[in-house]
Parts: sequence; C-alpha cells; structure tokens
Amino acid sequence: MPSTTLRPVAEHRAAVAALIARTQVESRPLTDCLGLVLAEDLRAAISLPPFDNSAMDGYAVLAADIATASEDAPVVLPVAEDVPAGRTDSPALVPGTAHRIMTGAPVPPGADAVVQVELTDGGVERVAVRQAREAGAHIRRAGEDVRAGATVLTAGTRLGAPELGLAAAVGAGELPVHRKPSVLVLSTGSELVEPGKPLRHGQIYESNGVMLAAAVEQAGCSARLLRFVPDDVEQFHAALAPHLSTVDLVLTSGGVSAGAYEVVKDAFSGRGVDFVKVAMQPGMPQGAGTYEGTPVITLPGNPVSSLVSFEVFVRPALRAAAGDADPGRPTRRARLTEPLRSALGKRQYRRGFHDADANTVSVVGGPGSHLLSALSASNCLMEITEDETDLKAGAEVTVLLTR
Ligand SMILES: Nc1nc2c(c(=O)[nH]1)N[C@H]1C(S)=C(S)[C@@H](COP(=O)(O)OP(=O)(O)OC[C@H]3O[C@@H](n4cnc5c(N)ncnc54)[C@H](O)[C@@H]3O)O[C@H]1N2
Ligand code: MOO
Repeated sequence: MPSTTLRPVAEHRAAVAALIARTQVESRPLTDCLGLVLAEDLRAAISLPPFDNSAMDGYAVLAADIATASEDAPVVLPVAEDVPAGRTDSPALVPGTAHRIMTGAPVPPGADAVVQVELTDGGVERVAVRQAREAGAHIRRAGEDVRAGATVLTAGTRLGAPELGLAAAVGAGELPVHRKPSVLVLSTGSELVEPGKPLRHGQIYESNGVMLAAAVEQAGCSARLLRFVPDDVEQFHAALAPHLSTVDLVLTSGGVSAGAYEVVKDAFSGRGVDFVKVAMQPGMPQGAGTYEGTPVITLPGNPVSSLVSFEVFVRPALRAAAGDADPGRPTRRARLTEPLRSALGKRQYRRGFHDADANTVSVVGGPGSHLLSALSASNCLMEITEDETDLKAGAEVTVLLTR
C-alpha cells in the first residue's frame, strides 16, 4: 500500500455507492416482479373490497326481520334468491325474505345483515333462523380496506408476496419496476479448488464465489459466477473481457493486499480502480472504480472480510441501484451481554447474536477474518465505532440485522 492513511468507512461507502447507477425502469407482469423494486407509486384503480360482500356462507336478511329469532322460536323466511360468489346481477332483497349467500358474494341491496348457515336449518326454499343478528353483521363494506384512488404502494418498495397480492387485488396487470442489477462475481487464487473435488495440502475449497453470489441474489440482484481465475494478469483479463459491459458491477474477492501475486490489484491498478486501506476490521484492503466503463469493486479474500465488506459497502449500493428507497439493513441499539475490546481508530464489525426479545447482543466467535463458522452462526454484525475501545457488559452498541 502506498500510504498508511486509512480511509474512513463512510467515505468508502459513499465512493462505492456513487459507482453503481440506478437501473432503468421497465414494465413487467406481476408474476415477474418478485423481489424487484417498484419505480412509481401505485394508486388503486378500484376500492377494496370493490362492493359490500358477505363474510360468511349463510343468508342475507333484514336484521329487523329476524330480531325475535331464538332457538325455541325460529323466524322462518322464504329464500328468494341464491347468490354464489361471482354472481354479477344484484337482485334486491324484498323485506320478509332471505337470499342464500356465499362468502364473497355481493350483499343484495336492501339487506343489512348476514346470518351464518350454522345459525339456521340451512333450508333452500325456506330458512328457519335461530338467532338474531345486528344490522351490519358479517358484511364486509366496500372500500374498508382500500379507497379507489389511494396510494397503496410507494415508489422504492421491494415487492414481496403481500405487495404483489395487493397490486393484483387492485387490478394492476403490470408494474413499473427497476431492472434487476446484474453482478459478475469473480474469485481468483491458485490455491482454490472446487468443492467436491479432492484437496491437496496447501489448497482450500473455493467458498467466496458461491457465498458472494448468494449474497448478491439475496440482495435482489442477479449473479454470474466466474471462479478459478488463475493468479495471472493476462489470463485474468482474458476471463473478464467477455463479461465487461454486460453486467452492472464486477465484484472480485482476493488478490488485493500486499503479497507478490495480487492479480486483481495488478490487473486494475492505474486503470480506473483505486486501491485503499479502509479504517475497519475485517475488510481493510478495498478497491473501487470503473474499468473500461464497468464499475468494479474488489473485496479482500479472507472469507469473513469479503462478506462483511459486502454487507457494509456493496449491499447498500446494490439495493440503491435496484431502486430501493431504504437500502440499508435494519439496525438496533442493543446491550452487550459481555465486555468487548476494540482497536482505536478502526471500525470493527464483530459477528454477533441479537436476542430480539431481550434486545441484547452476544459476541459469536473471535475477530479473525477466516472464522467462517462463527459468521454462519451469527445473525447480526456489531458495529464498534473507531473510538469505542473498551466496552463494558451492558453497554449499548449498534447492530446490523443481517438475517
Ligand atoms: N503484508 C500484508 N499482508 C496482508 C495485509 C496487509 O495489509 N499487509 N492485509 C491482510 C488483510 S487485512 C487481508 S483481509 C488479506 C486480504 O488479502 P487478499 O484480498 O489479497 O486475499 P488473498 O491473499 O487472495 O486471500 C486471503 C485469504 O483468503 C483466502 N481466499 C481468497 N479467495 C478465496 C476464495 N474465493 N474462497 C475461499 N478462500 C479464499 C485465501 O486462501 C487466503 O487465506 O490480506 C492480509 N495480508
Ligand atoms: O482486514 Mo482483513 O479484512 O483483517 O482480514
């Protein structure tokens, strides 16, 4: 590294965020929208429910007609109509009669209550009602969920199952959404072997590629995985070339520190990518820039460093590029269950377990950036700021909820 000055985390986060542009807006059928971000507010074309409808299978009546009904003295009414869900004409209820009605069917004009079938003899021609109901009973009113014209989803919302259900219910066939950002996940290292193959002493299984590709997908983006790129600058460029300009981001791991074979650093240095040391642990050696028109972020190779750096820098930038109005992870201030020490001047991200009920956080594993099992046992990252060096049990710290 040419300089010993450390770049603050916030400064590097801003540099990374500035690299990746928000993707364009396109109209997609609802069935293709899961996980995408809505680009414009969605207003309801209709009310929900669209019409007064029955909440029960039973009989639509005038409440006054059954006011005296009891087990001993049922009120008997002629059944004038059968109203299944989906019936589109709406015959009015004549006082002194009942309509047999099903859940979701329109309540006939003139009726003001529904009595469920269990409180009757279930008759088809005539019905004996054994209990009184108040006016309004079991009627779901038009517009009580959504008023026509109301904004039901706002731009920047990530579309999950409830949002898609709501959009469909108000009749949206397609939605304007941001295109999913695409990311080339590239890992280098001559020591890396494909999981499932035999391992020789000195070799390790490649894990960053599959892990980062999964993190990219979980962030609502699409990942293309390119692994086992040798530690050779020419071969690195040859492997990368076909993918440039076809992805929104090239994300590498490994090959950026101070060793003799730092292929990523050698390939990109002086070609638009800045290599810096960030004041954090893990995740100190970082690179970011634009290479031949394509944004590039280079993460350190230690597995925990690469996923922590992804969480801190890359995920928020990708969520913002995907159009998300709230691209960060949820955070909490939680109380430490044990004392914790941290180096002055570096922001430390320790793996933790957040107990949501007690709002406490416990340390999971040591600070080492190779401790993958602790990472997988954690559900949050504890963010220990640059000046927090000696935290006592019970002290409050910020946690990023990563699960
Ligand atoms: N003299 C110095 N040495 C190191 C420094 C430094 O400042 N001066 N920084 C250390 C820190 S901090 C980190 S973090 C690492 C970053 O190293 P690189 O990004 O260059 O990564 P590599 O050297 O290629 O690998 C580090 C480590 O991670 C393993 N690795 C790499 N890729 C993968 C992968 N795809 N799957 C699984 N494991 C992977 C690799 O085998 C190494 O063990 O540098 C420190 N050194
Ligand atoms: O910064 Mo490195 O990321 O400690 O392991």
